[in-house]
Amino acid sequence: MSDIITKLNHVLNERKHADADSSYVASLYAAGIDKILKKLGEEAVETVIAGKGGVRDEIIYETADLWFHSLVLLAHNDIDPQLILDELDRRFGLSGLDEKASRSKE
Ligand SMILES: N=c1c2ncn([C@@H]3O[C@H](COP(=O)(O)OP(=O)(O)OP(=O)(O)O)[C@@H](O)[C@H]3O)c2ncn1[C@@H]1O[C@H](COP(=O)(O)O)[C@@H](O)[C@H]1O
Repeated sequence: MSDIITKLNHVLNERKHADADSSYVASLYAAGIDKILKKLGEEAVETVIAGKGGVRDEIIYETADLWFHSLVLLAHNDIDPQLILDELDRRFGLSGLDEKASRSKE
């Protein structure tokens, strides 16, 4: 797993024991799942707007916010980000069109 994802995931798990007044992540956990999902939705929308705008730095910045809040959601659910990388690895080389076609035969 990438070094920064590993380090960040470690901090996100540590923040489960932190004071909400001194940590943004702890404040999200304290506010609960609906707040985490609200932030994730906002960041998704901001990423879409940045994508539409086409400004490279804004796309990078907003995607970082989106990935960060996705990692918060995973940590909140005790899901190791490695499992997402494993899922992408499992899909690697399988065309999305072929995967979709195989689903319609089920
Ligand atoms: N990578 C991040 C990171 N990316 C984005 N953010 C925060 O995510 C929030 C994004 O919300 P918005 O863009 O909507 O900004 P906002 O208007 O301030 O947010 P709201 O008031 O609407 O909640 C901002 O408060 C950002 O500072 C992050 N906060 C923390 N981290 C990492 O998480 C670690 C732990 O953070 P703390 O728990 O705060 O110590 C940090 O050391 C960083 O490594």
